[in-house]
Amino acid sequence: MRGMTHDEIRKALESVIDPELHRNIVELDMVRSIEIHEGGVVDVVVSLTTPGCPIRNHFQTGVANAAKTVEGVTAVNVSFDVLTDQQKSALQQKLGRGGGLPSGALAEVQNVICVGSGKGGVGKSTLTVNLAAALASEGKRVGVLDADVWGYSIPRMFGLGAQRPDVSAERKILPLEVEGGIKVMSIGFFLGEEDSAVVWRGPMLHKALTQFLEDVAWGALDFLLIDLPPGTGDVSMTLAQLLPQAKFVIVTTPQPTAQKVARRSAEMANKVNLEICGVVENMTGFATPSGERFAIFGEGGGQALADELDVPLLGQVPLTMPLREGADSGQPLVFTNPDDPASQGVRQAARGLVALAPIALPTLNVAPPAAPAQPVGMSLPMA
Ligand SMILES: Nc1ncnc2c1ncn2[C@@H]1O[C@H](COP(=O)(O)OP(=O)(O)OP(=O)(O)O)[C@@H](O)[C@H]1O
Repeated sequence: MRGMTHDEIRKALESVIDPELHRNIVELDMVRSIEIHEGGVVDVVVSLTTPGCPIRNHFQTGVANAAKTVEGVTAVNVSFDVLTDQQKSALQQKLGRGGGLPSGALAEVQNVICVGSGKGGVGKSTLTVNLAAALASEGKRVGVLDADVWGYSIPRMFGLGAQRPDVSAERKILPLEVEGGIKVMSIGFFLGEEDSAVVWRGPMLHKALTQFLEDVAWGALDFLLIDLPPGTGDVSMTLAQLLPQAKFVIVTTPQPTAQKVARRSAEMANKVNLEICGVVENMTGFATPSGERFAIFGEGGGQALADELDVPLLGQVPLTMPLREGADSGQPLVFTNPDDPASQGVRQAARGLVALAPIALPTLNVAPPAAPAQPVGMSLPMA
């Protein structure tokens, strides 16, 4: 078999056009790397302009097809990262005034972290809220999107009652803000009663999630945490499509059976190409106020899952009464008592996330072009 060259592949990739910027990805310096392996397998890394770039599928197919036109290429693996601030400024310059990088609502969101679990009730929402509080306490700008459309509890856990988000002059939905400047958005804000039963059909779910990502004025955030519904369903698939750069954190409890269930959500994350960045073990024994611990759910499940997935165990959070009370009263424990054993576990996990944050944290300084206001056209179900 004849050996192809990097230049040939690069040349072939000139046929892949960025539909938003109307230029090819080679010209735009979006081809980060090309690696050629034995047997004609080629790995291409494409740099996207934003972590929330909605056109990843376009590039995935386009790059694979273009590279395959080169003689000798047998298979193409396409993966993605995000342009650095510097590269983005260079690109902005290249495009000239008004050239316009995408100004989507997530254009200034640095890290998107989905928090998932194999089954309900393992404390995913409680941890999401407290992780947000811990990150905010570290000086990070944080947003929380409650994508648990069937069992949303984030508004209650942040003490947000019947408020409804306002809409800005630019027709963007303004997230509600809580302590630490945390921006919060939940389907619950639009449904009234917490237990309103909504039958979510595929297209409606897709539309609602897209709106949460595109029509909400998230602004500049270091972290957007997304509370997923338990299990492996439509929401995760849709989000994976919309957010190719999102990372996945899996919450599990310590017993071996829970680990088996949690593994399923890891498999789902793999299937949709979301990178799993760590495991958090919740309910790691019961901690008494005096610090005594009882391993009521067994031990070791979090570590075993992390080992199996080859990712770090970011933190272990014990069962404590104050954590549950804080969730019920709408005051995240990490804010009210950062030294509680549960808060300490969450804070450790948050520090792990900061250490793993794939993207440098200073604010992107890309001046958004004066885009025409997009009508919000609320398709979210109203109470
Ligand atoms: N470490 C903990 N210590 C004490 N209580 C906890 C702990 N983790 C969670 N809880 C409590 O367990 C209950 C379930 O937690 P939570 O609602 O966060 O789970 P979940 O996984 O998000 O569930 P679902 O996916 O069904 O919404 C809540 O009452 C919460 O306060």
